[in-house]
Amino acid sequence: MSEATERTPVDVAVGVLIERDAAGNEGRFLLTSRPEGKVYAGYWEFPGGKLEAGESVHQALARELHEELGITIGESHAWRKLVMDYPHARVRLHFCKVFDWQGEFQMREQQTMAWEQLPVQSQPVLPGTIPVLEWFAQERHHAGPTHHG
Ligand SMILES: Nc1nc2c([nH]c(=O)n2[C@@H]2O[C@H](COP(=O)(O)OP(=O)(O)OP(=O)(O)O)[C@@H](O)[C@H]2O)c(=O)[nH]1
Repeated sequence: MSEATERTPVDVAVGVLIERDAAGNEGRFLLTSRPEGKVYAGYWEFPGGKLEAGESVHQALARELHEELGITIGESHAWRKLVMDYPHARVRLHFCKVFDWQGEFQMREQQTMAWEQLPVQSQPVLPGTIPVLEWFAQERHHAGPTHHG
């Protein structure tokens, strides 16, 4: 692979599913563990995956969440973007908040899911997930650690 190809970031749509109370206050958020056989297997992250050719971020997110979790999402709200350099890849993560979804959660890739609050109890957390927990800490005026380990 040429250096240019290696350094071109791969776009990844990431869903931050958040529960809201009747007043619209944001509460718990969903983390899933990466399945066996993938890089960083067992690490906790927000569900999502790479955009396929011609897809928008929302389309990729809707497809991935359906494939991985069996749910159908309504609107997604673009939140933040982050480029991460891993030994195996350079990725541009498009984090989207999602408040509306339908269907029962099914772990179609033998992952595990957890509804979390700060500080996150599940561990280890994927490096690309830690900044998101810091954004949550700012929004929610949370002091202290955001996760363990
Ligand atoms: N889904 C997800 N991926 C993340 C997050 N943070 C982060 O750095 N990543 C990285 O983004 C990339 C997403 O790829 P993936 O392997 O989950 O996507 P995919 O299902 O399309 O992959 P595939 O090629 O195995 O089918 C991985 O390199 C992963 O390490 C996150 O919070 N969620």
